[in-house]
Amino acid sequence: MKAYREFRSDLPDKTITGTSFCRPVGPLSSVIIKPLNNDKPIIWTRRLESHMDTSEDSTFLQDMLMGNTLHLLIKVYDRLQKYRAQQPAPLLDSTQGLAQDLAKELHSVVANPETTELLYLLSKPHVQALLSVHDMVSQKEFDPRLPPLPPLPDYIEKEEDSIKIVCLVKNQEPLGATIKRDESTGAIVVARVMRGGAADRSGLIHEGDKLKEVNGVPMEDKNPEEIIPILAKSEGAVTFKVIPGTKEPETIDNKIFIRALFDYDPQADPAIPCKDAGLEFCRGDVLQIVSQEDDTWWQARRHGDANLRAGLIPSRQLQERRVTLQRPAVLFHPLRDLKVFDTGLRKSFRLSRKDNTSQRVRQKMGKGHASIHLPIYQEILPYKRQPEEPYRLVLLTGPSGVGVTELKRRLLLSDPESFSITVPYTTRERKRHEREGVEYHFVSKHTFEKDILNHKFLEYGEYKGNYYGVSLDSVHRAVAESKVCLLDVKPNAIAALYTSEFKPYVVFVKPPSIERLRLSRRKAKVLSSQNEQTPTKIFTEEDFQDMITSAQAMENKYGHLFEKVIINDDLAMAFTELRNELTKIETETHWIPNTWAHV
Ligand SMILES: Nc1ncnc2c1ncn2[C@@H]1O[C@H](COP(=O)(O)OP(=O)(O)OP(=O)(O)O)[C@@H](O)[C@H]1O
Repeated sequence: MKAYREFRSDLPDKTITGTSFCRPVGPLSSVIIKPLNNDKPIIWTRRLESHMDTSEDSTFLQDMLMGNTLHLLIKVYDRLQKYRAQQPAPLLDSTQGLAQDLAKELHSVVANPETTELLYLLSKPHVQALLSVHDMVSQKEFDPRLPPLPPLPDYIEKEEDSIKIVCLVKNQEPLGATIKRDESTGAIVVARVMRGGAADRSGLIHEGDKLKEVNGVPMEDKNPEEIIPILAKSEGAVTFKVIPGTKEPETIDNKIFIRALFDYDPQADPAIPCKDAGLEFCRGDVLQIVSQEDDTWWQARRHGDANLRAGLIPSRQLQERRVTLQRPAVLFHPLRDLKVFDTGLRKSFRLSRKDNTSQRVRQKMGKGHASIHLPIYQEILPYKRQPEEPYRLVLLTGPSGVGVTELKRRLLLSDPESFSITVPYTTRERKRHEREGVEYHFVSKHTFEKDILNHKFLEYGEYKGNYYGVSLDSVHRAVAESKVCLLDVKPNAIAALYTSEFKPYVVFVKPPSIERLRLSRRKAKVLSSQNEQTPTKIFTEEDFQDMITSAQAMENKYGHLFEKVIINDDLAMAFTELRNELTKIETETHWIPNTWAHV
C-alpha cells in the first residue's frame, strides 16, 4: 500500500468556464477555450456556450482543435486579418468573405507553390465550412460571459522549455484531481486525475504534471495540506504553472463493468489516499471501471449515474489482501460462519436437516462455477437470451418456512406452459395416486446409494428412513424442456449450478420483520419434523426468530450470489414481484458474469 496521501484540489467557488494557453512556442496567436462545465471545446471569440451533446463529437472537435491543421488555418486567418488591415476599405465583413476575396486576388498574381497551395486550401469545403462556423460563432452572444483572461506570468525561466500555463475559470464543481509530494524529487505533482471530472474534461491537467505555481504563488516549498486552502481561496480564474509530466495516458477498454460483491464506504476506509475522491457503493451495484492504472486504487463510476466523474475504489488485489487479512473489519462484512436453523424440511423433496450437498458435485462443475471464495467484484456483461438458447435456470432459496415452495407452486400454477420443475428421487413406497416420474422418480435404496456414491445428487437427505434427492440429471432434463425451470435449493447448493450452462438467476426469499411475520403468518402452517404424528404445526415465535436469524446468516455467507432479494411479506405482492422479475430477465437486457459468455 502506498504510504503517501493525496489531496483533492477542490476549487469550490463559482465557475464559468476554462481556458488554456500554452507557451513557449512563440507569441500567442490565438486562445483555445475548453469549457469545464460541458464537453465542448471551442475557439475563443468573445463569449461562450455549449452546443455539443455527444462525447464523440466532443472528441472529434477536441482533436481537430488541438491538431496542426487548425493551427495552420489560424495562421491563414491571421494573414487574412493582416491582409484586411492593409486594404483601403474592407470589401466584406466576414472571414469567409475575406477568404473569397483573397482567393480572387491570388488568381490574378503569378502562380507559385505557396499561392497554389493556399488557393487549394481555401477552396476545400471543410475549410470554407470552418470559416463559416467561425463567422457564425463570432457573431453570437454567448452566456455566461467569460472574465477577461489573466495576463501571462511576467517571467518564465528560459530553461523550462516545456512549462505550461493553464488557466481554469472554476465553478462549484471540484477540480477532480489529487496532488501529492513526489518522494524522490520533493515536487508537488498531480497524483491522479479523476476520469470525467473537471480537470479530465479540460484535457489540460494530467497525472504526473508538476505543480510549480498557483496564481503566482510558488508551490515547491509547500505541503499539499497548505496548497488546498490556496486553491480553495482562489476566485474566478485560477492560473496553474505546471511542468507537464512524461507519463503516457492510459488507454483502457472503458467497457469493463463489474458487480460489487461487498459494501464499501470510503469515509470509513483509513487506507484510501483521498476520502473525498472515493466512490461509495453497496453490494450488487454495477460499476464501470474507467482506470486500472494504479494496482491499488481503481477508478470507477456507478453505472447509470448522471455524474460522470469517477471515484476511487479498492482494486481487486487490495480488497483480496484485506479480506484475507480480515483487516480492517469495519470495511466489509466478513464471512461469518453460517448457522442455519432449519424450521422444518423442504417440502419439495423432504430433505433432512443435514447438509448433504455433494462437495464432489461442486468440484466436478468446471468453468463458470461460483468459486467466489472472496466476494470482491464480479466482471459482468450485458446479456439477452437468444431464441435458440435455453432459459436461465431460476433458483429460489431462503430459510426454511419463508415461502419458497409456496412461491414456486404459484408460479407453476400461473403459467404451466412457461414454467417447469424438477422431479425428485425417493426410495419411499409409491402411494396409489402417485405416478412414476410425475411426483417422484421411485428408486430402490440400493440404486439411490449407488447414485450418491457417483455424485449424481445436487442435494439429498433422509427422512423417516427414506432417501429424497434432486439429481443434476433431472435439472438438465428440466432445462432442456424449453421452459423456465424453477428449482428450490439450499444456498450451499447454488455453487454447483453456477455455470454457463444453467446461467442461474438466484432469488433469495427473505422474511420480513418479526412483527410482519407474526401478522402475515398468523394462520399459516409449517411442516414439522419434530412431531411425527402431526405433520404440520402453526408457526411459533421461535420459528419466526429462527427464520430471521437463518436469513441473516445466509445473506452474510451467500449474499454475493443472490441476484434478486424478495421480501415475502404479503404473499400476493411477493408473487407479483417475482413474476415481473422473471418476465424482465426474459425480455430485457441484463447483466451476467462474463465467464458465462466465454465458455
Ligand atoms: N407471505 C406469506 N403470508 C402468509 N403465509 C405464507 C406466506 N408465505 C408462505 N406462507 C405459508 O407459510 C408456510 C410455509 O411456506 P412454504 O412451505 O412455502 O415454505 P418453504 O420456504 O418452502 O419452507 P420449507 O423449505 O420448509 O419447505 C405455508 O403454509 C405457506 O402457505
